[in-house]
Amino acid sequence: MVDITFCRSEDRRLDRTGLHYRSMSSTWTLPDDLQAPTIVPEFPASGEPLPRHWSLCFGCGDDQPSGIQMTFVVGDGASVVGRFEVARRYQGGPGVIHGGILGTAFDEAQGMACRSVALAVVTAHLEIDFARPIPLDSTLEITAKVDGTVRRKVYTSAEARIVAGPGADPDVVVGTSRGLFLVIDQTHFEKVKSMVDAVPAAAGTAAEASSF
Ligand SMILES: CCCCCCCCCCCCCC(=O)SCCNC(=O)CCNC(=O)[C@H](O)C(C)(C)COP(=O)(O)OP(=O)(O)OC[C@H]1O[C@@H](n2cnc3c(N)ncnc32)[C@H](O)[C@@H]1OP(=O)(O)O
Repeated sequence: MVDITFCRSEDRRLDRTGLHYRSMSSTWTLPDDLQAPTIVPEFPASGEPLPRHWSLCFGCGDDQPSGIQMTFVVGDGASVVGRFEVARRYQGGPGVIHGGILGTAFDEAQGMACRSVALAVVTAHLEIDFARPIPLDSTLEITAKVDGTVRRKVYTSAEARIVAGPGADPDVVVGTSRGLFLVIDQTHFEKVKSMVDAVPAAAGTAAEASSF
């Protein structure tokens, strides 16, 4: 069964309230056999911080100075709330965020939301609507949730809002994303984990990579 299909772009603009899409740019649909998320016991309670999954991750790692270093707290149910500062080095068009950085933030946030239902996942499919320009020096908040699962498949969605700095308005959605993640086990990174940072890793680092 094909869960995700694509079509020609339709009207993808936000309505006058800035809160709702008139329609999405693809025919992303959730499958009929979608199961409600079952939250794993390891997932922290609502309001608690959700630790980074890997110190060298470009999205959340605090040992990755070139990364966006997102931080997370657990939201309601199978959801997370992530934040990061839109640093000037993330510039795409003049004065605004590069689209790939917003994509990174959605990927990271939706992946972290998957931790509510599984230990580890990778992205299989991600699609984004860029609704408003996002100024440099703003603080972006991404709310991401698991919509449901089908076997190893985890269906997610997310919204971005500017919550501080230039353009801040927590009522306006500046971007949305939908993504499919696949639950993986420890064997997934087996072939590459000894090459952390593309060079043979020290034993301790390789061991940490084994737990992502
Ligand atoms: C880095 C992360 C570590 C983890 C920490 C957690 C934290 C989070 C934060 C991290 C955030 C950052 C995260 C990152 O950035 S992760 C980095 C980016 N992602 C990757 O590198 C993944 C590369 N791809 C793969 O390794 C494989 O393709 C995977 C593992 C995804 C699937 O290969 P696998 O052999 O395992 O599975 P399968 O092919 O039997 O398919 C199984 C089912 O899935 C369906 N399907 C598959 N692909 C697609 C698709 N594109 N659209 C629609 N459906 C798709 C397929 O039809 C089938 O459905 P069904 O027949 O069952 O109905």
